[in-house]
Amino acid sequence: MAKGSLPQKQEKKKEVGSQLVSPQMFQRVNLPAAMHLFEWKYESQINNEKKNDNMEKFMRVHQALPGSHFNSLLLNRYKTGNHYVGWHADNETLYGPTPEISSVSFGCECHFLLKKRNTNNEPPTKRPKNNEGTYCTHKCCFTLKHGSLLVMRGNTQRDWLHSVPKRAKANSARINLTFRRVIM
Ligand SMILES: O=C(O)CCC(=O)C(=O)O
Ligand SMILES: [Fe+2]
Repeated sequence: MAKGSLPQKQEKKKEVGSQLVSPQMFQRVNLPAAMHLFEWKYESQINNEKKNDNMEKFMRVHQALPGSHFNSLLLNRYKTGNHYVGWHADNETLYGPTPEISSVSFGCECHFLLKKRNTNNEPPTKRPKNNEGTYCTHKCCFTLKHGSLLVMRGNTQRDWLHSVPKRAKANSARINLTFRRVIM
C-alpha cells in the first residue's frame, strides 16, 4: 500500500454527525483515489489471482454486499493504541435517512462498541465488556480483526451510537475504510 495514500496528519477534532469526536487520523477520498488500497488487500489475500483492473476490484466489493452502491470512502488511520473515535452516529443528512455504512478493517484488532441512544431518560449506559456476538438490549461489543467487514444499515445511525476505544494492547497500527453513499 502506498504510504502517501494514508492519512498522515493528526486531526485535532473530527465532526461526526452532530458531535465532535477525537482523534484518529482520517481522510475522505473519492473512490478512484482509493483503488490501490483494494489492490493491497487482494494481493495479500489472493496471491495467485491475476491482477485485474481497478473497476473489477470495486465490483467485487459491491458483490460482497449486493444492493449497495457506495460512492464515498473515508480512511481512518489509528497509528497507535491511543488513537480512538468517541461515541457518535454517522447521521449527516448527506447520507440520507437510513445510511448504509460498511467498513473493512486492516491491521491491529480493536473493539467496536455500540450503545442505544438514550431516549427515555434512562441512566447513561456503561461501557460494555467484550461480549462479542452477544446482543444486549442497550449495548454490544464486536472485535474487528484484520479483514473484518462491518455493515451498519437501516435505522442504526438513528437509534445507536458507536465508538472505537483506545487499544491498551495495540501492537500495530489499524486502518479502517468506511464506504458510504452520499445522496446529495
Ligand atoms: O474505525 C472504525 O471502525 C469506525 C470509524 C467510524 O466510526 C467513522 O469513521 O465514522
Ligand atoms: Fe462512525
